Amino acid sequence: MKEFHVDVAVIGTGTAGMSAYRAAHAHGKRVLLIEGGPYGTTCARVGCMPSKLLIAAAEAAHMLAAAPGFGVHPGAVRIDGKAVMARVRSERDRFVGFVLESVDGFPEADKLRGHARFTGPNTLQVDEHSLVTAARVVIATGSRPAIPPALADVGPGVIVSDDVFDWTDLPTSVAVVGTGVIGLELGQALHRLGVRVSVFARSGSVAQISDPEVLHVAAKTLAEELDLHFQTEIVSARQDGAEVLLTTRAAGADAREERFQFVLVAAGRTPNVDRIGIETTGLALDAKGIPVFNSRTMQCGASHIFIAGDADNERPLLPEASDQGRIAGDNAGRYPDVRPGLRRTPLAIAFTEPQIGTLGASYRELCETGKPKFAVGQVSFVNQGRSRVMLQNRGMLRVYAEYGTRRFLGAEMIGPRAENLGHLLSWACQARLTVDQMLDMPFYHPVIEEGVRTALRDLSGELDKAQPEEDCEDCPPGV
Ligand SMILES: Cc1cc2nc3c(=O)[nH]c(=O)nc-3n(C[C@H](O)[C@H](O)[C@H](O)COP(=O)(O)OP(=O)(O)OC[C@H]3O[C@@H](n4cnc5c(N)ncnc54)[C@H](O)[C@@H]3O)c2cc1C
Ligand SMILES: NC(=O)c1ccc[n+]([C@@H]2O[C@H](COP(=O)([O-])OP(=O)(O)OC[C@H]3O[C@@H](n4cnc5c(N)ncnc54)[C@H](O)[C@@H]3O)[C@@H](O)[C@H]2O)c1
Repeated sequence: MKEFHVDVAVIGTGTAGMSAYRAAHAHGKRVLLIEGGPYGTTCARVGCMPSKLLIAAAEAAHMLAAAPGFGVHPGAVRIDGKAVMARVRSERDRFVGFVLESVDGFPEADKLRGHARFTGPNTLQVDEHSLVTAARVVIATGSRPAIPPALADVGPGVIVSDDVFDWTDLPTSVAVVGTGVIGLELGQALHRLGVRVSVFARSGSVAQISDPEVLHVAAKTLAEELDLHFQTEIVSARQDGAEVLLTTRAAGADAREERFQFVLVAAGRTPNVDRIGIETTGLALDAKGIPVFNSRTMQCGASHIFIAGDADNERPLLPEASDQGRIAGDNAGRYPDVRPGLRRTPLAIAFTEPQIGTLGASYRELCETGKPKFAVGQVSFVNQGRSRVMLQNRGMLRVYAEYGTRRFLGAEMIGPRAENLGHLLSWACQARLTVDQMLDMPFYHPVIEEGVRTALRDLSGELDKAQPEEDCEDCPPGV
């Protein structure tokens, strides 16, 4: 066994781990960065980047399909699945290459390959070859796809999102399990690329939406294009030759069997904290087995252990992994002088079409008891000028503000260019603007942002009305 004695050990060389390494290193500490899988990060290898590349190809196909609506007829469209996947993979490899260059830039002595697990609060065993003693530790182990029992160990036809980016050609048919962000982004992209796709959801949820009005519009809008089955459970799956025989049952209906080339499981992700000997650290764990941590300092309890990225399950998104990693690494470097770091206004975008955006406080959070009452303003994109011009007039935006202070609190939407509207509104939220200050800002014409103005005017009108006196949990807020 090799032995290492370091100031800071970082477990995981993903986005959070690399960020933590740099921040701890900046304190002049001896930092060891441990990686049990391939270098390159989940985001670049099998996450954000390849999924957006696949979606970009689907958008190209969709533009051709939508062209006749403008009187433009492109003729017969041929989708070359091999070429689609070749571009996805080669551009993905380019992005991964940039990450690998960064990792190459770290000194060899600071890197260790192998699966790390705690053997005590300050000690880690890495595979069967190394023992690490660390004064401080950052857990940045990421997450992995969760597989429901009915879909475990079925055969090669049951896959997860990682596997999609190994394809060299598009399949003929895919059943997607889950209407979270991954299921909807990949399911819609594959559908637009000519794959027969059915999407199954055990509940009625759509991506990260919590506002019931936006959820209703989102479910209806996406179901107009996709073969979407809400309230449907997966009964069983069986590999049958080159296909999977999938049995599903919709609420109140009989079981139904269908064959697909692949069943893509997109049923959430499990933080990688269950196979790292966390029980030997003495840390307090929550109901999901994740160490209890402070989301401003990323410190687990009052200990010398910090956590960042998907591993902590707080906001499993790339920008958050980067921020949390930096805060965790900085505090591991400066421990015990731990300081709160910058956490930004929450912002999440699903790259469906229409896009889904949520920012600031969610409707669900605002409805939690003990929070102040809030008013709601809204706009439908159906008759919004620029959206109609572009034939993208689908969706709804709902905006929230606090009675009295008139401070803007957050928004949920499905609609055109939600990635841009989401940034605009989250910046206003972080700047703690009031609805009136937002309405004083410039709005050009004709732009989708005019839809935001309509929603804000509606919100302003709601704020002018008296705050409801009764505190009825069943009453919709803002009414
Ligand atoms: C299909 C898909 C699409 C996505 N799209 C987006 C998007 O558009 N926008 C967005 O913001 N986010 C997106 N995400 C989420 C984003 O990719 C993640 O939030 C982010 O990559 C998490 O970074 P991380 O550093 O926490 O984890 P990772 O990058 O997964 O790094 C964790 C590392 O730890 C290693 N590791 C684990 N356990 C051990 C151990 N015991 N010992 C040693 N090493 C270990 C792993 O091998 C891995 O390299 C997407 C995710 C997926 C799956
Ligand atoms: N654009 C983006 O920013 C982006 C894109 C992809 C992924 N991500 C990140 O990755 C995370 C994981 O994505 P995801 O879509 O896998 O998870 P998710 O939590 O968003 O959605 C999981 C879905 O699976 C369903 N589900 C859960 N358990 C199930 C079961 N036993 N049987 C059937 N269905 C079940 C849920 O009802 C839900 O529809 C996201 O939360 C997000 O943070 C972000």
